Amino acid sequence: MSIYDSLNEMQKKAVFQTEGPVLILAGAGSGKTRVLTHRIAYLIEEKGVNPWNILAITFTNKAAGEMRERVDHLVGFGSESIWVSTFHSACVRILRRFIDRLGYDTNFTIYDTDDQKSLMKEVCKYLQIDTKTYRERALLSAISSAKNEMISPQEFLLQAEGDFSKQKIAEVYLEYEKQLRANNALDFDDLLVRTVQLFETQPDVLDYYQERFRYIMVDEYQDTNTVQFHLIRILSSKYRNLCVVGDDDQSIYKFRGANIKNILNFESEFPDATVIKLEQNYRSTSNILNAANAVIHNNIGRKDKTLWTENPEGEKIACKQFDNAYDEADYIAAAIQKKVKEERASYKDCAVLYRTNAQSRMFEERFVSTNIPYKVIGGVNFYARREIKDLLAYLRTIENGRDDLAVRRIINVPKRGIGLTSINRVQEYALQKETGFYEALLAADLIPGIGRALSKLESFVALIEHFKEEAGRLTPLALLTDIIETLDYENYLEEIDMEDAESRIENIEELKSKLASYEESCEEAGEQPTLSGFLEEVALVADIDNLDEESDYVVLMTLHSAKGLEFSYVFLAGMEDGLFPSYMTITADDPMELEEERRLCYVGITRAMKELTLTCAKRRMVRGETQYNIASRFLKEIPESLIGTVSGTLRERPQMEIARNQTYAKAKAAFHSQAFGIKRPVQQFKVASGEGPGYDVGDRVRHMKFGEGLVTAITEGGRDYEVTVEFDRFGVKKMFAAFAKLQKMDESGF
Ligand SMILES: Nc1ncnc2c1ncn2[C@@H]1O[C@H](COP(=O)(O)OP(=O)(O)OP(=O)(O)O)[C@@H](O)[C@H]1O
Ligand SMILES: [Mg+2]
Repeated sequence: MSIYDSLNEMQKKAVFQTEGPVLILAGAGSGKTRVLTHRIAYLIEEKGVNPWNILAITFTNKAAGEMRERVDHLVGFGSESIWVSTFHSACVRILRRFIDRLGYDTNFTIYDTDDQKSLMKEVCKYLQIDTKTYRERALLSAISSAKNEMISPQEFLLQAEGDFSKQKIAEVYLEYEKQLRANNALDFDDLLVRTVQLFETQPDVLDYYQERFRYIMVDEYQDTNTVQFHLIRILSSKYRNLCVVGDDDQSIYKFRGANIKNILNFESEFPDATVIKLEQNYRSTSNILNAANAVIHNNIGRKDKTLWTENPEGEKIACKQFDNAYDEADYIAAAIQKKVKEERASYKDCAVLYRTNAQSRMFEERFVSTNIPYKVIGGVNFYARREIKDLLAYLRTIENGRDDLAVRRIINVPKRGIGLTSINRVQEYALQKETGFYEALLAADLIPGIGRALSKLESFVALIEHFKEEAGRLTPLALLTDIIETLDYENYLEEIDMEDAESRIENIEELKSKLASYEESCEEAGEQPTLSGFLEEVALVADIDNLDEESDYVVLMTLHSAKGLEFSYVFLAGMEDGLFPSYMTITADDPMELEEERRLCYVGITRAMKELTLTCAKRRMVRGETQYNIASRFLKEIPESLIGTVSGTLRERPQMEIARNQTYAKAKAAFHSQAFGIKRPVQQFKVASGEGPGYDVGDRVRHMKFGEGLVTAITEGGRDYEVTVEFDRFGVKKMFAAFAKLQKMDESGF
């Protein structure tokens, strides 16, 4: 029996159609990723294609690793010379080799979001931009969109004619690019833009890669953006063996520039494309699949397709509403423990998915107290931590002396008594001489007014030069260890922050072990470990790559991170209007925003193989404010017949009161009346008309949690009264009367 016998007819067709453009358009869990792996195996095994000639693009490094493993498993050889990687990693590899053609050094630094923010601060300061009017984040996002659409700063400026604020952005964009280049640095978007630029301007380089990548495959194609599309098109234009797989219903990265047109217009771009649709889902029970189908059916702008499955009906979908987010977390923790105990599931079969990273904290607390091993994917990135950034900045300074941002980060870390005035003097001098910051430091004695700071600057330079010299002899790990010792860095951490020092030192140990495993993997591959090699890995690591399938823990992550993955038991938490879909989406004028959220919901539901539990809370704290939310409109789109109750309820809870089977039009009408009639999502609780909340403005009231306070306002919110109370100990809070259960106090204080 061959490995291809396990595929269905359509999947086989997709695997065997190796030549020419192919579009596989199929719903979740229909085996798209599986088809890609088998296709690679087929190319190598049956078609005699050299693994060297294959490029497979996946969305995360983790997916890339898995794909390589599967090929190894299927074919048994050759997987190491296939390029299976993310767009970004592939571009870095190409640029490390050829970017000097564009006037950069090949040891360029990759700037992450934090670095970009620091750089933007500098740019705004330099251009005297008022960051209250032009927010740094908004500027960066405008620049990123421009880059993703391949609009250069010069073009942007041209387009901005007559539009003052756009002209300002263009000015910032120009300066930002100038400084990136001066620092010999690229941001994430640049990695793609520069690669396309390289191919467009260097025919020999393009030809080299076109010859090399005769077979190109792209997974999760629905989330490619314009520049990625160009990259793929130009690379595949010679041999035209391009196979893309995707699902327009799972396009969830519009905010990052993903262009759904790439998939919808594939056929017009490649008129001879073979289009294959896969409609059988192998992942989920039919109850789960039908729920997913019902929800996504409410989107208008989609290619209609219906997934079916031969899988059993399975358990009904569980929906639970709780009074507050604590109870929700309690319930999920208990439900997971129960599954592990009674059904002999492993922790790693369970995943908790939510809309925003901030929701993870509540689960973490519960999981710690109930001894559930867990791992949060996302949140505060390991590499964004202060101590890690400091040490990496040392490594970056040593590796690329032109990385001004890194140099400035560490010039006074640990404290060397180098003040801001001196740093500004160096900066001014560098600007004036049009050199880098570190270069200016090398000639510090020439800087006007530098005075007594000179000796301190000189000893900093001597230290860096010493490390640079060591970098030539030591392995990266030995170098890092030496830096930490020479700086007495751990002591410094204790000095600045006793409390956190311990966990920070643990993080440093973690960094060391990451370096050690990097060196090990180099050794295995027979390569020389280098500082730039390590820094590159660090720069490209995505949170999801930290997921380790060997270990047994519950995974907590956002719906966005869950794309492409599958788990037996999935808990979708925080299914509330105002959270998911987000308040911003509900109130936005653009119904397309709501459709994007609905696709995200579809992605979430279709991660589940055996059981799906949807939960929501009536009340939760969001950014320090109590929010009162009704159950998500997406819940209401799931037919009642698919929903059951959770067996063995852990605590008695009121059942959710939701209108079933709302059509799109009805949902839309509801959302309009809600979004425009009332300021915030309103709790369904009804107050009998004419009946007041039982107290008046000026009355003193008592709240269970916040204690005593004074009622300062009561407004009628349509379905319930919104009461504003000035609490003696907790300040001003707005709450809904039905939930707040405020008790009026009489004169005597009772
Ligand atoms: N022909 C088949 N026979 C048995 N199992 C299959 C078959 N095709 C796919 N599967 C299984 O179904 C599950 C989903 O497959 P896969 O992850 O490839 O789907 P997908 O279309 O890529 O999903 P997504 O849209 O979520 O990325 C996997 O567990 C896979 O092994
Ligand atoms: Mg997939």
